[in-house]
Amino acid sequence: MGSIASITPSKHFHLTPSNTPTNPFFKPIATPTPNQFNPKSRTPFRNLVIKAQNNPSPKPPLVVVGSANADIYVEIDRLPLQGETISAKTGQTLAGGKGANQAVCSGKLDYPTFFVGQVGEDAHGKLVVGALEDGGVGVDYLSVVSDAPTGHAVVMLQPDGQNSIIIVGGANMSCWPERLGEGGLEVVRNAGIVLLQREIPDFVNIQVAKEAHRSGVPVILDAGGADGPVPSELLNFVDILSPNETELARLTGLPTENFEQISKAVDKCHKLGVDKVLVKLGAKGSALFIKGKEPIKQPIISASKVLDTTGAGDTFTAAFAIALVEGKPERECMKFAAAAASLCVQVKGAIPSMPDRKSVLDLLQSV
Ligand SMILES: Nc1ncnc2c1ncn2[C@@H]1O[C@H](COP(=O)(O)OP(=O)(O)OP(=O)(O)O)[C@@H](O)[C@H]1O
Ligand SMILES: [K+]
Repeated sequence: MGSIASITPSKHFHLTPSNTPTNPFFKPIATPTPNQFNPKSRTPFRNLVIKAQNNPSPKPPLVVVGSANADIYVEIDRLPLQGETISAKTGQTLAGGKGANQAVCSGKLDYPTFFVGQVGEDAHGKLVVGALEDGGVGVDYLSVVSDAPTGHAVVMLQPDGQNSIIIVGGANMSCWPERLGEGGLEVVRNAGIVLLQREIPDFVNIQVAKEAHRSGVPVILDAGGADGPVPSELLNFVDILSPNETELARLTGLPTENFEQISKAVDKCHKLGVDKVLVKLGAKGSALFIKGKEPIKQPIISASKVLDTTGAGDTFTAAFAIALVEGKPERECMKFAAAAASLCVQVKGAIPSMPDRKSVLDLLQSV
């Protein structure tokens, strides 16, 4: 497992005056204390405003609203029996969660990024906030809640390659205000693109997607994170739905073992109201289905060594979103995303494996 300390240092962001952090995202629930963890986060506020004034055409940020987790990895010979205590061979805790992963990927690819989400008032929260900041992500709209722990997962790695995982939803799944605060909605309205996943309550995703849609901001929903059906109220406001094969099968109740089956499952998504479906196919690459058009297929960009595919999906989604908001045609967006994901699978862990922009561009030039 790599170390999160290897991530690039914080960058400053270009904000429009309307989304400067004067409006906290959340109405107080218990005693939220945004950014209390990292004293560094207090000084950049001034820099943010100054940058915004100096830069007449700031890039509209990528905004991720989603989950942030501490992933606690333990390497064990076997699962403990009931009532038994066993020793792990080794253990490591890394920042993760689909939302935080996608935000850090975007930050590392040097695109102005904000993460909107919740952590608890605990050490795991500090770890996650640190990883986001180290990845260059703005955490001005991240909230610290006192009534729930930071979401965490215990990942039990066993010698046969099997992983047994226990997830504590914590602040990802609880303590959200019924109606999001004006500050957070404002940053969504001013975004260039919004990324959602399914590791926070649907009602939060619905509010964000509606707000983005009303402001003409495209929304990508990564289907990962929950097994249940996606509410139609959410699908109605999503521009691109991005499942992997398994998620596509689960969402549609149809098999997705070959391209023909995948196309039929995608047709069902079109009928559910989503015109664009970006399917991630692991080592088989990816395909973008746009209603009424021929699908765009993107094979993988072959990796010299495949060490760990953790985070490949999040890297792919975030990189695709950046290329899209930068105005690249869809085919190029997919190539950029495939290159970023190819670099990701060559390094252990999720966040530590996310590439910087230069590495992606260098790889694209070499293929
Ligand atoms: N072995 C590989 N070599 C190169 N690229 C790969 C490989 N496996 C996956 N990728 C790239 O990563 C992208 C996303 O991978 P995948 O389809 O496994 O996502 P996912 O199932 O959502 O992943 P995750 O486990 O992170 O949720 C693929 O579309 C492909 O471009
Ligand atoms: K990886």
